[in-house]
Amino acid sequence: MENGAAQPVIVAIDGPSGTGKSSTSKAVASQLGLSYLDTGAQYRAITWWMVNNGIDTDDPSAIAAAAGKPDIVSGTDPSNPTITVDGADVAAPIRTQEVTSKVSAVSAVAEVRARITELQRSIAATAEQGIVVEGRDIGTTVLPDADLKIFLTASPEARAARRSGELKGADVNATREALIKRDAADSTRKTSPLAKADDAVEVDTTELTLAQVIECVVTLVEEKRAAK
Ligand SMILES: Nc1ncnc2c1ncn2[C@@H]1O[C@H](COP(=O)(O)OP(=O)(O)OP(=O)(O)O)[C@@H](O)[C@H]1O
Ligand SMILES: Nc1ccn([C@H]2C[C@H](O)[C@@H](COP(=O)(O)O)O2)c(=O)n1
Repeated sequence: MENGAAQPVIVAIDGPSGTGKSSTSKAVASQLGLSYLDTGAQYRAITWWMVNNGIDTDDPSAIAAAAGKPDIVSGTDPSNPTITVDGADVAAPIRTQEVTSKVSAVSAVAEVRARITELQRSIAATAEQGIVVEGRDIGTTVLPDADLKIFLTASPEARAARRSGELKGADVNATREALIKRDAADSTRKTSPLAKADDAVEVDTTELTLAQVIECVVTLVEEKRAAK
């Protein structure tokens, strides 16, 4: 860099459920002074709106017709990420079991993806210092020109154990089956499925602590920044 000012850096972090995308992305963004966007929260928010407005989430044409209606706003401070729908804070209700069980069907609808993808691109384009964006299709579809693409993986057993630790008392086998089912739906949909971009760095987190994963990604971002 000739004038010494840091160039904005765009980081895409994708992977299946429970691989550590949110925890890693938030920590990396905080450490490096970047914005942070949880795109899963946006798909959960539109799903929550569909459920709350009586839209049949098994009817793709009803979902498509309503996709433009809710106003979804994401706050991108990694120390306080926020999500609102039509001005209401939905951070808690988007994490219910009902929304989790319906989000794959809603997010498979092309009109929903087009709407949310446009929102994601405009947020990334206005992040002055750069941004860490996490999801399922960020490196492949949303931000194919990202400076760095990471694809996190972990065994289903490790992911289920992590999730069961969060949901106190949850059955590990049931959690594992639910994760596998959601990943299968997200990976096999027609529009923009969960996939590793050809130029993504794959990090298997099964045997790594969260701190090790964060350190690994911070190092990769710093290398990219130095080369810009
Ligand atoms: N390497 C790791 N070792 C142990 N626990 C981890 C690791 N990475 C993340 N975790 C824990 O696993 C749980 C799931 O992590 P996180 O929510 O970041 O995953 P995710 O990929 O964003 O999941 P989802 O896509 O379902 O939102 C959290 O409780 C987190 O603290
Ligand atoms: N870029 C994205 C992000 C998320 N989704 C869908 C698929 C997930 O099952 C769901 C919830 O995501 P999570 O909160 O578990 O990260 O949202 C997607 O299709 N594309």
